Amino acid sequence: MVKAVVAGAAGGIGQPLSLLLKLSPYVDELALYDVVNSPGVAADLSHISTTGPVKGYLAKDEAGLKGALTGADIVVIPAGIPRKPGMTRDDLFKINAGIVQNIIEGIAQYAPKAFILIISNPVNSTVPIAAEVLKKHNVFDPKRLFGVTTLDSVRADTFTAEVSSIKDPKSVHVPVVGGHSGETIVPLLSLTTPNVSIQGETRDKLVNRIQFGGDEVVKAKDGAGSATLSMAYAGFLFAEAVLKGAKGEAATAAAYIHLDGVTGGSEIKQKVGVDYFAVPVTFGPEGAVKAENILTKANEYEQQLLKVAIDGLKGNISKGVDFVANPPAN
Ligand SMILES: NC(=O)c1ccc[n+]([C@@H]2O[C@H](COP(=O)([O-])OP(=O)(O)OC[C@H]3O[C@@H](n4cnc5c(N)ncnc54)[C@H](O)[C@@H]3O)[C@@H](O)[C@H]2O)c1
Ligand SMILES: O=C(O)C[C@H](O)C(=O)O
Repeated sequence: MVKAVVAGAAGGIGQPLSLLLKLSPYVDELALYDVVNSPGVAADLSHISTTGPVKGYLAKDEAGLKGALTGADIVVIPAGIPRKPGMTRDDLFKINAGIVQNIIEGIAQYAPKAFILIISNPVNSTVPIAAEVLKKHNVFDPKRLFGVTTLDSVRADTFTAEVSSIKDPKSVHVPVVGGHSGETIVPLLSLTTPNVSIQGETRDKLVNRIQFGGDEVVKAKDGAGSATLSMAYAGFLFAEAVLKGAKGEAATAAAYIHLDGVTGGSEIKQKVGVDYFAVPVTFGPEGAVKAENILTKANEYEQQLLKVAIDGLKGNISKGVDFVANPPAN
């Protein structure tokens, strides 16, 4: 029996993501947690004729976070505020850092063995925050904590198919590594399957579109938030990959992970010099069983992109670590 929790379930991502999880054969029970409207979303989804109960929990209620998390096998976290035009993901840190910290405190207490999937931005910093909180409670397992970067992979596949006039974007796979914001997102177009040849200005424009795809949606939504539906799809793909691995089925996806403690991670860390990096991960019953070092296969152009990404990530990671070590005065 797999119990999945969505924290931030009443939001723009939370609702469609909860719907997709309700439809998944890999989920037997769904708990929806939010500060508002989660019982309403749960009541709505509970009428769908797929197996498994759905229950809503509000932060202010007695059962609250504890009720939602107890017995959880996987917790997906899209709680927090989204960007408006003109904002960077880092501008969300002030509010979202505390939200993620609070939910992770709950996971450390009530579901320390759960797989944790963090969607809340800035992912480059919220994942280190989560790790530091879990470390404080002596329950940190790098194999079970993931920053969800799947939307970057989904965009890379879609935009690359478009540029290459390939009809079915699902038949294209572009490895995307690094982090989840602007230049920390590094698509390795030279390692695309099937092989594509995209050069010069077309390549530069494609890389830029993948790196700043989020801005495209923020701009188009014009103040009404950022990507929600494509993110729900991407988050669902990632959650199913983790759950397939947990069942012993073959599953891989890119994820932003702490490189220590995952097989292959230390080799990657030696190259990038930072603790966290998104790389292709193979999942198994314990979570991330292997991190694939594809960075050495990147071409010269991509090695330059990697350098820029690493520089950006350093500050994002230390900002998250510092937040937990030296909490801001209220
Ligand atoms: N990783 C990615 O690729 C990716 C993609 C898109 C969006 N995001 C991020 O996901 C987050 C959510 O985006 P959204 O569009 O769904 O926002 P939203 O405002 O529509 O939904 C957020 C939900 O979180 C809830 N929430 C706020 N504080 C909470 C708390 N303390 N506990 C539980 N729930 C709480 C809100 O009530 C709301 O229902 C944002 O930070 C956004 O930047 C990440
Ligand atoms: O762009 C954003 O702020 C949301 C998300 O990180 C995205 O990539 O769409």
